[in-house]
Amino acid sequence: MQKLLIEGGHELNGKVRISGAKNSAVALLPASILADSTVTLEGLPEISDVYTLGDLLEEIGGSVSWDGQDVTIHPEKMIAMPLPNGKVKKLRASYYFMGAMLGKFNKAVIGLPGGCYLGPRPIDQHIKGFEALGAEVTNEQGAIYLRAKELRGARIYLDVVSVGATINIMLAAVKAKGKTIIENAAKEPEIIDVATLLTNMGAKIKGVGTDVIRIEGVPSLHGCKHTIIPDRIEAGTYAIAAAAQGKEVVIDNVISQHMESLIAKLREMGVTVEESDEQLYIANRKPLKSVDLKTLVYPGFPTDLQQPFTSLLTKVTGAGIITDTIYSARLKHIDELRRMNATIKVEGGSVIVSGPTALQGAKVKASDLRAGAALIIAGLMANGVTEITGVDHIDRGYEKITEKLTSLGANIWRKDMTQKEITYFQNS
Ligand SMILES: CC(=O)N[C@H]1[C@@H](OP(=O)(O)OP(=O)(O)OC[C@H]2O[C@@H](n3ccc(=O)[nH]c3=O)[C@H](O)[C@@H]2O)O[C@H](CO)[C@@H](O)[C@@H]1O
Ligand SMILES: C=C(OP(=O)(O)O)C(=O)O
Repeated sequence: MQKLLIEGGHELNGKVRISGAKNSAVALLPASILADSTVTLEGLPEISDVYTLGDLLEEIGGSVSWDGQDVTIHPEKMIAMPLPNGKVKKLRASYYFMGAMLGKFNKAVIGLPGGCYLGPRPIDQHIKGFEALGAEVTNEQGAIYLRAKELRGARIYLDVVSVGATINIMLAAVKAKGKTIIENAAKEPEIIDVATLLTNMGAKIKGVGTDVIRIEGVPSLHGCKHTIIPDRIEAGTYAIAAAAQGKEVVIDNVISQHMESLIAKLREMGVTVEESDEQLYIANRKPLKSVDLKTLVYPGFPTDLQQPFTSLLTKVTGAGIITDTIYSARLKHIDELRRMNATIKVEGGSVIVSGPTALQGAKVKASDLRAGAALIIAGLMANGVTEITGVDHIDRGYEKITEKLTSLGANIWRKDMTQKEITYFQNS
């Protein structure tokens, strides 16, 4: 087990290249189950969630070969192998094995997923969708059992706008008999990316990117080659880090239209953000002012950037109010930032950050992926050395984060934890 160490105060400068989108990759890999022949996915991020899903594809009989960021999946020998335990619990996106295996085999047994604890993360809308398509769904000892004689298209209204439910229902519906309509669907770019892959595999899908998705079931899907979109959350994390501790940073391989809510917020604070072909240029030349923000479903401000943004607000003058309307309990970074001297109050479901604060290096714990990103950004700004445990969470979603930040001028490194530190970490 490792920890991250950051000596704060070094200015970030230069160019960083963004990897493929985690939240696309983790759906594209299970989507390959639906094909009858080889699927090649190009530009996947080298993160642990991606490799865990590759292992799960092999557990059900797939052959998976990696060539750096590209993966070739042979789904021909896959079977409806139950996955009630084990690696499915290591990440959230294992829930996509439910939709994909149900769509392919008319049955699946998948353990309830893991992933970041952000407060309760129900999957009732996924299940409502599967049931509407004709599946019988039961929860037996923590695993979801799905069985259908035949899947038939249906009209499904999502009570909550959900990324996972929208993708999962698409996966289950692309081969169902007849027409499926998903109303109140989520519109995230990752959903469009998954629909693009499915369409290239022969699926008939209309309306992705709007809140009504129409799917005409097809009897079979074939293999194809697909290149993933860039990770707007990773790009956003580096943009926030650049605003916090950068002078001039170029963020390469981005689709800036996917990042408009963040770009608008950074500009509102006084950060210079210039958009060009596949790049963002971030410069920090004047004092920044505090802003309020509310997370919303896409194209609103992403909940996944709320925690990193909290760290940025500690450095600006005034009070900024952050309200996460998607995950109101996504607050595990707050106590850790307080350890680093931040002045933060939690009041009536909102987080009030008062600045400016000279952050101090401290020993802190990343309890989830974006809490980890928030602590790294705080560590980059802090006086002295910050030690971050819980690095496994960070490695679920950020490719080569120490190398990328080092190339920008940060002083950040990994160190093996001693047995005493591991015991303390596991018990705290
Ligand atoms: C692997 C992946 O893509 N993870 C992302 C995905 O998670 P995930 O797909 O789990 O998030 P959802 O979009 O489903 O959740 C949005 C909201 O709907 C609620 N809800 C969701 C499903 C359901 O059946 N019932 C229900 O009540 C959730 O509790 C939450 O309040 O979208 C989140 C919101 O953008 C991001 O933070 C995660 O990074
Ligand atoms: C919450 C996240 O991931 P997951 O849904 O995979 O836990 C995230 O990417 O910020």
